[in-house]
Amino acid sequence: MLVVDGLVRQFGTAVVLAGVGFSLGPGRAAAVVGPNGAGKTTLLRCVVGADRPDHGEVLLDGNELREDDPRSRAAVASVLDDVGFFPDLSVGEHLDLLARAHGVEPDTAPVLAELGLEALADRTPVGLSSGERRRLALASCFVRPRRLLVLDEPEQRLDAAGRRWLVERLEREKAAGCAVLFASHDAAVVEAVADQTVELGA
Ligand SMILES: Nc1ncnc2c1ncn2[C@@H]1O[C@H](COP(=O)(O)OP(=O)(O)OP(=O)(O)O)[C@@H](O)[C@H]1O
Repeated sequence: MLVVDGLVRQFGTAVVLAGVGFSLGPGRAAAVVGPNGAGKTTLLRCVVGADRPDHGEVLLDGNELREDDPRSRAAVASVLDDVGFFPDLSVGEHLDLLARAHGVEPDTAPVLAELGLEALADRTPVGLSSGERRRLALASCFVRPRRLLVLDEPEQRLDAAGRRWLVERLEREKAAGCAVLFASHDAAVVEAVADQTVELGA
């Protein structure tokens, strides 16, 4: 379903991705691993179309995956860099908006509950802790249709219970047929979730 072939990305003379390739099928998870600065975020940004590689291609079901292609945006749910929120929309309203924008009737209560955001549903982002904002960003992925989930260090800022939830949730995503591509520094999460690894900077 997802095919990444020969991705090259360089900044000036620094070659960050030197011909990265892999494929990922539905219901499978790939972990992108490697030390700080190895190119994990760069790879994920190229995969979702937020950055353009200098060479190589990213195909989703045989079509180029592009951020400006509605088919790509309908299929790919991602949390990469710090997510921007609307300052005057509550947590619940953010999730409602996301669902509606992707053409589904909002059913946000279960997602709010599983992320421990129920009591915060009426709060605006400025009143959230960094971990709560992270939970809201992740929740945004689970109220909309998706076939490919792309997450950059999803365990970041989650507490121990949050990390256990993350593993269980990603397992459920796989069981539902969603492909999961994630970068992580957490060996336990990688071990529990990933069927394959993409090693960078080795
Ligand atoms: N827009 C840019 N301009 C110049 N250099 C960049 C740019 N984006 C990333 N880099 C460089 O590319 C390299 C890879 O960065 P990237 O963020 O992909 O690493 P990473 O593996 O995600 O690191 P970390 O584990 O610290 O999150 C780094 O040396 C970074 O400084």
